[in-house]
Amino acid sequence: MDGILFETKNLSFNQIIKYKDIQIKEGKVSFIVGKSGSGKSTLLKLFNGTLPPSNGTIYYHDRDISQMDTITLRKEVLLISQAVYLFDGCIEDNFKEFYRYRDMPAPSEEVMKEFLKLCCIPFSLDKDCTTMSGGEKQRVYIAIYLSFLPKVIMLDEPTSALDKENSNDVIENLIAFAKDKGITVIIVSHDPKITDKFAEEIILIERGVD
Ligand SMILES: Nc1ncnc2c1ncn2[C@@H]1O[C@H](COP(=O)(O)OP(=O)(O)OP(=O)(O)O)[C@@H](O)[C@H]1O
Repeated sequence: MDGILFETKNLSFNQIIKYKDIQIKEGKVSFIVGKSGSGKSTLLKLFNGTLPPSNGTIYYHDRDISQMDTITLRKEVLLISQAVYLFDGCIEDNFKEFYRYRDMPAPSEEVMKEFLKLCCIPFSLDKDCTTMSGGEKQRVYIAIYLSFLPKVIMLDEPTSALDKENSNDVIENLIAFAKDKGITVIIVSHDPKITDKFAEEIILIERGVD
């Protein structure tokens, strides 16, 4: 369907969560909201094939994702989970390591710095990541993922470890960048202020009933 990136039909997971049919519009900023345990994080994992649905179908650009190569899907649809993982070493080491894992040449120092700035990271590339705060690590992680220039970026509670000022700035920069590059953004957020300010679409997930 035109302009629709993801569409779900009769989707359920593990017999626990039954989703109403959902549509995610291409190029838009969609926020996923709902009570704790309603299945928001699970939905993101279903979208990039990290978890398989127990029933129903997910279409990505009209293609049933169960018929797609999962690695290709995950390269296009990046999930930045709540659990931030960084390697021991400095920021530059981390960029290089993440790119090595994907068999991609590391970006130039200039490009790395550009993404650090976008994510409000006030450090040089040789800053050791092991001693950073949770919020700083999260921003470095987002910067690296964003630099992969995916088609879709999904963020699970991106502001959980950030203070208010940082959350706002990082999300604002990230959305401006995504808009410029035509990247679709899907964000799970518990923060009504961030949601009200930045959402173009709001998708409410409710515990389904039989
Ligand atoms: N891999 C899994 N296997 C089985 N059950 C799972 C799995 N992942 C999540 N669940 C269950 O699915 C339900 C929804 O979890 P999920 O993390 O998607 O909720 P959420 O809406 O993101 O919650 P929160 O807002 O608290 O982060 C929970 O009951 C959870 O225990």
